Amino acid sequence: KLPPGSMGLPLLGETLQFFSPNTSMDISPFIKDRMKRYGPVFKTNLVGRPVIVSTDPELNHFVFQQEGRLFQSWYPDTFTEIFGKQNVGSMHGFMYKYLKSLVLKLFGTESLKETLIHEVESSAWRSLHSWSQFSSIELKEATATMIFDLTAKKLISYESSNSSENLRESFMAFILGLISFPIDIPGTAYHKCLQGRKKAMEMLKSMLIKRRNNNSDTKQCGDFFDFVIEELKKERTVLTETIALDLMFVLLFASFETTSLALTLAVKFLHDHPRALEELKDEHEKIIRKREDLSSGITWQEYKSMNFTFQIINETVRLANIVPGIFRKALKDIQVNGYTIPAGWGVMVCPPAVHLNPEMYKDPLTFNPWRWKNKSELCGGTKSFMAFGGGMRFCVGTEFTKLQMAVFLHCLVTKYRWRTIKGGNIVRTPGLRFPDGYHIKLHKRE
Ligand code: HEM
Repeated sequence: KLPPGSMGLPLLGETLQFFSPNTSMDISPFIKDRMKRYGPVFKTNLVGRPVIVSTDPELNHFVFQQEGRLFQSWYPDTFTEIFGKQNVGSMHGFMYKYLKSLVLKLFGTESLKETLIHEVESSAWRSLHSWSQFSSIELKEATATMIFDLTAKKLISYESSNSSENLRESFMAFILGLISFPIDIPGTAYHKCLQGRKKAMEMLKSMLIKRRNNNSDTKQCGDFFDFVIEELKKERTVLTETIALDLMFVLLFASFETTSLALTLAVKFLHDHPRALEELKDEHEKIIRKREDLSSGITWQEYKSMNFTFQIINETVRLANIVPGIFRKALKDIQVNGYTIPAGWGVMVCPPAVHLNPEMYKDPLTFNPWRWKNKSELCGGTKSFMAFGGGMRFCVGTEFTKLQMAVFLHCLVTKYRWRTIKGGNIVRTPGLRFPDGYHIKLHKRE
């Protein structure tokens, strides 16, 4: 017995409804309508695949916990096309663990504590200083560039100012079409997305080849390419050049697009909620007042003490729902709530339906960072909070994102003020976007 629901048109299924734009913070009208009609678990068809959508916290939790046993990470073919067949999201078993450990070497707590915290802080100060010279900046674009430059430097020692080709531009084309309807003909957003990926991959490949040729034993740049080159030299390695390049691409993408959306939204929320901004300023001014050596940067201890900042971050990512669907595949027939999820079917866990459920969050559409006070959720995924996923595949960049947001907010509120010039509207298709940007004027504080 299948869950209730409609499979839509032949081939197309309900893909068009799924991708139709929504200009509110709320759950998409498509999901809302199906929940009302069929309940929390329903079947549909997205881009040619039968999918069970789960808005049920218990089932979501079960799906995450059963990774590798009853369910497996799976993204529709179009995503695989976009992220490469060797992307970390579709890896399993040993290879997956190996790649995850590589990623954590770079973005795990040790690295954050030792180096990244300082690099993130310098990059935030530098960016804020340069933005304050302009009569207005578009914050989404500006933060994306800031984060991209930092990550690209860490991963591949890429500096846009020293390069004839602009890697970020290829990523821009890629992102514009990322969550778009998947028709690959010239002129469509999806086509541009694939072209953007192709170009970026060609650039990454030629950089890697150049480095491998130059890197005859001695020269090390201290970046992720060093790891990769060392690994590729080993006789019995599981890493291949294709896997390494796909991983590089995913990391570059995952790190700057998500965090810049979250940061832009956080700044907008703070602008619209002066009481939250005041409390945030107090927290950070206190940190500075307590600091003995005013010339030193943020310490790990200070970072860990930013409780209200973490409340702001959690509330922002709860409302942002940057990842509107987390995909899995059923490995066998699975019985849940009196229904069968057939083997081979997709399952889409729907975080917005949980994050905006009034039974879980009072007045769910209200920005209320205080609701996170003393909540243990601040560190991981739970039945009511899955902005970074859950279970074994919990986002490996969570700590890095939080660090970047917290450090940036620290620099922003202690030294700067800003006013909105224009924009700030959002649209979901279903990925979050700022269609007309968020333009602000930054001033250095007196
Ligand atoms: C606001 C920022 C971010 C959000 C909301 C976010 C969200 C997520 C979610 C929901 C997943 C789980 C996907 C799944 O279970 O299929 C995930 C996985 C992942 N994230 Fe993030 N992420 C963010 C930032 C980052 C950053 C900064 C990085 C890069 C360092 C990153 C790298 C990854 C990778 C590599 C995976 C795949 C892990 C796996 O399949 O096990 N993310 N992210």
